[in-house]
Amino acid sequence: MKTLNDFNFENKKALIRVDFNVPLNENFEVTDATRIVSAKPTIIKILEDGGSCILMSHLGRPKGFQDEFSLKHIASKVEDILGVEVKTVADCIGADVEAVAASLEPGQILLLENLRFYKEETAGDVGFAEKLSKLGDIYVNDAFGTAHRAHASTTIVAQFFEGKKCFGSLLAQEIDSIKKVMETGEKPVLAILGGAKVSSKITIIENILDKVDHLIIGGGMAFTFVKAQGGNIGNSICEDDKMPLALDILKQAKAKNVQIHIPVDTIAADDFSNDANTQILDINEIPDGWEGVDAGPKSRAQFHNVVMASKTILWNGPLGVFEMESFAGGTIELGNSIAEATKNGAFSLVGGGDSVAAVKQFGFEEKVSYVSTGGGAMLESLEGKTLPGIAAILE
Ligand SMILES: Nc1ncnc2c1ncn2[C@@H]1O[C@H](COP(=O)(O)OP(=O)(O)O)[C@@H](O)[C@H]1O
Ligand SMILES: O=C(OP(=O)(O)O)[C@H](O)COP(=O)(O)O
Repeated sequence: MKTLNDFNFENKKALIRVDFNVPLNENFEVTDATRIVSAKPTIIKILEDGGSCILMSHLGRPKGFQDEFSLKHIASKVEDILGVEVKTVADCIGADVEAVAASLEPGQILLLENLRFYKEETAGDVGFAEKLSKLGDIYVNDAFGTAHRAHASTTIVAQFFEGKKCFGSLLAQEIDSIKKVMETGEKPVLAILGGAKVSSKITIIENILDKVDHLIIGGGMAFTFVKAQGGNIGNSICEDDKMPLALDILKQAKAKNVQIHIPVDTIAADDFSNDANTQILDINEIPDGWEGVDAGPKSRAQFHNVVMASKTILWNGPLGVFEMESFAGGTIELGNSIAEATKNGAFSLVGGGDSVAAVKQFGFEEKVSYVSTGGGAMLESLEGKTLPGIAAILE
């Protein structure tokens, strides 16, 4: 696995795929710069070696050249974070861009225009990738968030850099964190899966049953397991067609010696709104007209004990409808437990869309070992897939 340390970038132009697909507000201001901050170590290391950086990224899902998706909107933010001037160009390929890239001096940074202004990017077009490859001497992939896409800049371009391609430090760190949980983690290993749907997590559950000692199934997806075992779940969300699968997962877990923890009680609401009436109910005894929207106190205590007894913890998916303040308690308490276990020496990884949002919203970011910068990429990694962006560097 080649990393930045395998190269000296002195007088070299590094063509770096970053994931600067960051959220912008209506004034085109960056509202969460995590992905830019996370790419900084790679860029700084190359500059310190005496190299120059050509940064390429996508932003959103544009249809052709659309100004609202231009990377020029984020250039000043990138400049602030890196503390180095960032040059921009109006395109990502072509003679003009090649000339600007060729004129870069050591220590300079060029940010290319949105790669997805060309449909060839997402199509994984070889000709487009070859044009990109002309811009740099060494290809560095640091875009974990887009590593599950076999696009021109994330995957195809690597074939033009035989022996001159490597992982950036962010991508290397993401790979290492997943490995710590899935392969080398100190036991007991715990995975906590929450969120809305069983169907979106099936492959993950089946993959991690071979890797973990404990599995907490929380959030909305727990109700499919409760109903499948004969519980009354009232109006709680449930995927009836996945009930046989839920029972099969419980059977598989038993055979593999994995302890499954499902909530024993719930905060039930009489309406899906923040000011609904609520009551604490046994998870198996939710009457019609009520739905489980958060983990109950007994479940929280039980989950706390499991978390505190674990040495390696993976968390994906909230334990309740955390977007509503009234139903965020279970997710916050779980975050507190994971923070405490981490302080005591456990390794904790948080990954996947909404759990990362929850961790940031409730201030746990600095209190867990690692927060992934990838949503879909992290989920696919947990499913056991080899991401094309990673495979292309290893080839
Ligand atoms: N008991 C519940 N009932 C309904 N929705 C829930 C419940 N618990 C969690 N959710 C919802 O699950 C969503 C996150 O699910 P999902 O997308 O699967 O998670 P992630 O993005 O972390 O993988 C959140 O919007 C949250 O409100
Ligand atoms: O933000 C991203 O994905 P994510 O929302 O799954 O983390 C990546 O930049 C990939 O973007 P895409 O899903 O448009 O290919």
